[in-house]
Amino acid sequence: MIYTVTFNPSLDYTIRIKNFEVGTLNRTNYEEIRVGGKGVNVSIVLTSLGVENIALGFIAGFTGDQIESGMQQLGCKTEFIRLPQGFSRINIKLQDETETEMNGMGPAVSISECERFMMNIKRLKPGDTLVLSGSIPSSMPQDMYEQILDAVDTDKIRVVVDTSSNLLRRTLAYHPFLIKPNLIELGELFGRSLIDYDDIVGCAKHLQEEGARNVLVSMGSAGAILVTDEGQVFSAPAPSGDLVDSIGAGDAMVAGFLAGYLERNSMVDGFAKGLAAGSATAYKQGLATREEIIAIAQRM
Ligand SMILES: Nc1ncnc2c1ncn2[C@@H]1O[C@H](COP(=O)(O)OP(=O)(O)OP(=O)(O)O)[C@@H](O)[C@H]1O
Ligand SMILES: O=P(O)(O)OC[C@@]1(O)O[C@H](CO)[C@@H](O)[C@@H]1O
Repeated sequence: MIYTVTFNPSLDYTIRIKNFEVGTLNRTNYEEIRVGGKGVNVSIVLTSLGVENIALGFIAGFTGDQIESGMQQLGCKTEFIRLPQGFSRINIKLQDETETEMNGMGPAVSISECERFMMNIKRLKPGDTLVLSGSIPSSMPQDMYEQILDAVDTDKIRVVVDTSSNLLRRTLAYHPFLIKPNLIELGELFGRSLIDYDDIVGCAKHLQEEGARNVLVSMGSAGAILVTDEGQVFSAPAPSGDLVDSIGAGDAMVAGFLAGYLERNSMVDGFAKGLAAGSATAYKQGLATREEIIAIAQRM
C-alpha cells in the first residue's frame, strides 16, 4: 500500500487577473477551486493512474469537508484526522504575467493530535510506500518527519520525500528511497544557483552521500535528472507542449514515478512516467488524468 502524508491540505483558489496591481481593487477574469496540498495531489494522480493509496493528514472545518469529499469524488481513499477547531487553508494561486502564490497557515495541530497521527504510521508493513510531501504547519513540531522516520524501518518501507530544502535535508540520514528536490530547492541546499548539468548531478550525488538513495531533480520546462542508487544517471528534457499551469506538476511527477517504478521495479520506467505526468499536468489547468499522461508518454 502507498500512504501519502499531507499535514496541511488545502483548497487551491486559482485566479487570473489582468495587470494585477497591489493596493487597489482587482477583479478576476478566471477562477477555479480545486483540492490541493502536495500529498493530496500525489494521491489524486496515483488514483487516476489506478494505483491504490490512502491519503493521511489533518483536515478541519468546512474547507476540510470539501477536501475530503472532493478527494472521495475522485475515487481517492482518505483517512484524515479531523481537527476540532479552525479550517483547512485556502491557498491563493494568482496568475498574471507571472505566478504568485499565497499559501495559508492552516489549522493548529496539537501534540495529542500528532500522537494520534503517529498511530497511523505504526500500521505500515514491509513493502509499503510512504510519501512525505509539503510543509509542516508552524503549530506542529518541525521534526515531525524525523519522528515518522524514527518509527519506520526505511530498509523495508520505501520512503519518498518532497518538501522544502531545510526539512528535506533533515530526512537524509534516514535513507529515504527517493527525494525530489526541484532545481531551486537543490540550489538552496548547496547555497548557489544551479544551471550546469555536471554541477546538478554532483549535488544530487552529494545528497546520496548524505543518505538519500535515489535523487530525482525536477527542472520545470528543462525536464529532470534522476541519479539512482546504482550510479545510473538519467536525464531528459520535458516533452514538448504549451505551459498552462505548472502547479502540482512536481506532485504529479512523484505519483507518475511511483506508478511507473512499481510496475516492474524499474527506475527508467519511473523516470519516464514521472516526466510524462509532470508535463501533462503543466500543459493543462489542474492535475493530469491517466489518459493525458499516457498521451504525453506515447510521444516521448
Ligand atoms: N513549464 C513546463 N513545461 C514542461 N514541463 C514542465 C513545466 N513545468 C513543470 N514541468 C514538468 O513537471 C516536472 C516537475 O516540475 P517542477 O520542476 O516545476 O516541480 P515542482 O517545482 O516541484 O512543482 P510544483 O511545486 O509546482 O508542484 C518537470 O520535471 C517537468 O517534467
Ligand atoms: O505549503 P506547501 O505545503 O509547501 O505547498 C502546498 C501547495 O502549494 O503545494 C501544492 C502544489 O505542489 C498545492 O496544491 C498547494 O497549494
